[in-house]
Amino acid sequence: MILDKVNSPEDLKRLSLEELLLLAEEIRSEIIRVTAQNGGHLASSLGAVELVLALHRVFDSPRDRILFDVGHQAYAHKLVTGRKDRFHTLRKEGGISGFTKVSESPHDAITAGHASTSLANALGMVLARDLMGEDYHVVAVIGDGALTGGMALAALNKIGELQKRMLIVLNDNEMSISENVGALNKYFKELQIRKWVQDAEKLGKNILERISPQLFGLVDRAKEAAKLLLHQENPFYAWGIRYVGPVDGHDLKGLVHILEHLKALDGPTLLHVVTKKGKGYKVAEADPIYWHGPPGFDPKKPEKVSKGYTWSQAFGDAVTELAHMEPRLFVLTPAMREGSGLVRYSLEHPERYLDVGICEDVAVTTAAGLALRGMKPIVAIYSTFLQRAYDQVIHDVAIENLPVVFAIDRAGIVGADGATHHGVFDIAYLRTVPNLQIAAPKDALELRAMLKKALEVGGPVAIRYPRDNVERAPEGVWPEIAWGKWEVLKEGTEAYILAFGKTLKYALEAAGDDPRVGVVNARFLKPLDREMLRALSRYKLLTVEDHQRMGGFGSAVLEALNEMGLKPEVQVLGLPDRFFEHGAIPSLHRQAGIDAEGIRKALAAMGVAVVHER
Ligand SMILES: CC(=O)c1sc(CCOP(=O)(O)OP(=O)(O)O)c(C)[n+]1Cc1cnc(C)nc1N
Ligand SMILES: [Mg+2]
Repeated sequence: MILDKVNSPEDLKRLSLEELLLLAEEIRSEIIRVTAQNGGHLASSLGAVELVLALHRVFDSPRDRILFDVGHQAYAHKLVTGRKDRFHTLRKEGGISGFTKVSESPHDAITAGHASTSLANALGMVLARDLMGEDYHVVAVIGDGALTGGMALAALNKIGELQKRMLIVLNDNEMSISENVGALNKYFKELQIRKWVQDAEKLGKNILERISPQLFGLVDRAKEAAKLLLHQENPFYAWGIRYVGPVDGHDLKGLVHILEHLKALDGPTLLHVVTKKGKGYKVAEADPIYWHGPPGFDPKKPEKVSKGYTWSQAFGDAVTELAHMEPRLFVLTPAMREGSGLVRYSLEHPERYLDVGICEDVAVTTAAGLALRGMKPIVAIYSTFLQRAYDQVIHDVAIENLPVVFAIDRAGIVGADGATHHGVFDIAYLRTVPNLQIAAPKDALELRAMLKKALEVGGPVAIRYPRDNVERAPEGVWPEIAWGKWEVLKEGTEAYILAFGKTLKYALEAAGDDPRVGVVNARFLKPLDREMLRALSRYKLLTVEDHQRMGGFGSAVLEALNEMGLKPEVQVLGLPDRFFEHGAIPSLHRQAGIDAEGIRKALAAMGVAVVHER
């Protein structure tokens, strides 16, 4: 195999073009083989194979810095930068990350996972390079989806002004996870089909260049005019960024040729490459949405596998039904239609659905605008991605106590996506926000009850639920819920476990049938059920949550006890003050000590050693 001879990008420079083309196919097979075993971002990485090889052929990583936005399309990059022997550990505990990661390789220019960070990162790098008098290239590869992020567009604005030498490669496959959205996306599509724009531009430039040099000023002005005429709406020119393209992102020879030329240019250049998401694997080309991030599959007979009924689907079913009952309900997603369980809702209520693109800040503040004008918006958003819209939650929603519901999916440890994606900070960053109420349902029925009530209580409400399967709740059933009240699931004589959200099942498992240990579904964090807390304060208390220990549910309980002047023995179980890498959720929970075993250990340390039949 040619891949056997490739241990660094240097080795790519010694290959013939034919060998490079063969290598591309070997890399595709390896990506398919390992993703079939481990799961992962198959379609994105298959679509970027030629682009990655061309970049590493032309540039000199790690001296030159090649950044991959989101970093999920970089499997070929990992394979040619010395990690092919570890590639089979992709996304596994202790294995290599599914995204680029600075601590994993000198070839990984940024640690990524969240979209739209590459351009600002690249800007920082070129500023440092020039200030230190160093000389290397900085190349940022950004997808059309990631380019819908405000960070990326704002960075372009600054890059165009500063005119620093850098290359931006727009990897345009017209897809985010779902179909991409936005005016830029529409424009790129037109650019690709409006061949005449390219021909006219070529013709226009030839004619202009033949005008005699004496008329140099005129030529220059004419060129500017031609540019405006031919590209008047090309935003990159408006941003002061040289635009080249669109070119075929799978034509390895052509890409190498163009990159060699662009390498010599000064100032910022954007190369627009058109790729096919899932390229080279029929099922992934045909359905890049499912094959964006499949769980494992049989590479010989690739079929979609059902992940079972999830919290996301329970949410999607609930809001779809609610929207039939509440005409003012409006659901927004920042580019996560499938992930947030909104496919059915988007089909049944297209007029009250909006995918804003990868811009969580826009999603939240658009919801604020909807609420200000009488609608009842629900922002469906992953915990980790809500981090992108923290100021918007405070400034645009909470201060005016607007009725916006945040349906926070993937709350807690999420598994193979790792540290950039675990949703373990939202309680801490939300509970200090005045007016904002926070709840966590124990099952799909309680989720339905909370969603319905949240639309009635007024003000902003955050409802968080985990990446997990859940038992389906019957359609049409909307149980009542005592808002702000906890629920005793098991009485105890010595200690009570106060569990918030997903950890409730661990608490019930840990308590078993030991009469000394009670279990409370502490489903409301704000408002906290102080009445029940006061009543339980005569027992030993153990709080447990799938969230950072610092600032989480346990902290809220301690603060409330302190304010009430109560001093029971309390243990707080949560994630320790460090990042958790990728791995299986149960294993990471065990490491964090928040699973049934960890709870039993904590109870034993409090003198309540639960007898547990193995
Ligand atoms: C991995 C992950 O979490 C991805 S990959 C992806 C689509 C990126 O589209 P792009 O066109 O940039 O790349 P492509 O897959 O090659 O088409 C999204 C929305 N997400 C979720 C997401 C949401 N919001 C933010 C801030 N970051 C991420 N990563
Ligand atoms: Mg894309």
